[in-house]
Amino acid sequence: MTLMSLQNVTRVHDGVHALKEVSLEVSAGELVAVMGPSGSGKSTLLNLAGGLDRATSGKVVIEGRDLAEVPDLAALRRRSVGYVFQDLNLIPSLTAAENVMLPRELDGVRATAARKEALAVLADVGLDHIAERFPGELSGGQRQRVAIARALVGERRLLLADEPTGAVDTATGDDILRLLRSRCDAGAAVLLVTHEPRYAAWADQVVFLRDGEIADSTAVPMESAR
Ligand SMILES: Nc1ncnc2c1ncn2[C@@H]1O[C@H](COP(=O)(O)OP(=O)(O)OP(=O)(O)O)[C@@H](O)[C@H]1O
Repeated sequence: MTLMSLQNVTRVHDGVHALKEVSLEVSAGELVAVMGPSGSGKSTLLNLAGGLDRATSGKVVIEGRDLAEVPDLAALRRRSVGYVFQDLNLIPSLTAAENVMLPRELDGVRATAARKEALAVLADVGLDHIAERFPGELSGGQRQRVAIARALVGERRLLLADEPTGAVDTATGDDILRLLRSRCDAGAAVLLVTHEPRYAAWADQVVFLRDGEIADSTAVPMESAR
């Protein structure tokens, strides 16, 4: 099942073609890595795929809904899309559990139910024992896992990750990739921007962008490094 598709999508910023006629599909169970030099359009692609930005032309469809016909993008994003950014954006004055609960509470879920969901996702990522700690009391890898838990909480199945391994050591980066991979294997779809070829080996498909266009797209054989 296709969770997100870009159909001939172009995005022009102030006369600059950040993305040109790009088509891409990400299905449930699939991890797609997006690579390419600085300025090639990776972040633009991720922002469009998650409804953070609108296409200049072409069509973006998330879970069967054409974004051009969705009046309230924020609500669709909260329900369907999880983001993990390099600078995690965890709120320092909230515990790990409270950080993970927050998007559900913003979506109108009651605190007790949101808390239950948050604890379940934290357990999924192996962090139930640190639920009551604050971000400042966690390691970099634990913080990254909390951010991933927050991106996954609720029903959201499309996960967008922009360099989630950028600020961590190799062992922690591997843990993060293992976690993203296991979420895919459980039915999520992940779009991962990375500069690291070693992480692309965990993907089902690697898309290379150059000057806003897909220069190459390669299916990764199953027997690779994962
Ligand atoms: N809001 C904006 N306004 C003007 N130009 C923009 C904007 N966002 C992106 N661009 C331009 O669009 C092109 C693609 O940028 P984008 O950030 O998507 O590339 P990237 O591959 O993610 O780069 P990096 O690896 O450095 O993060 C660049 O030329 C950039 O300068």
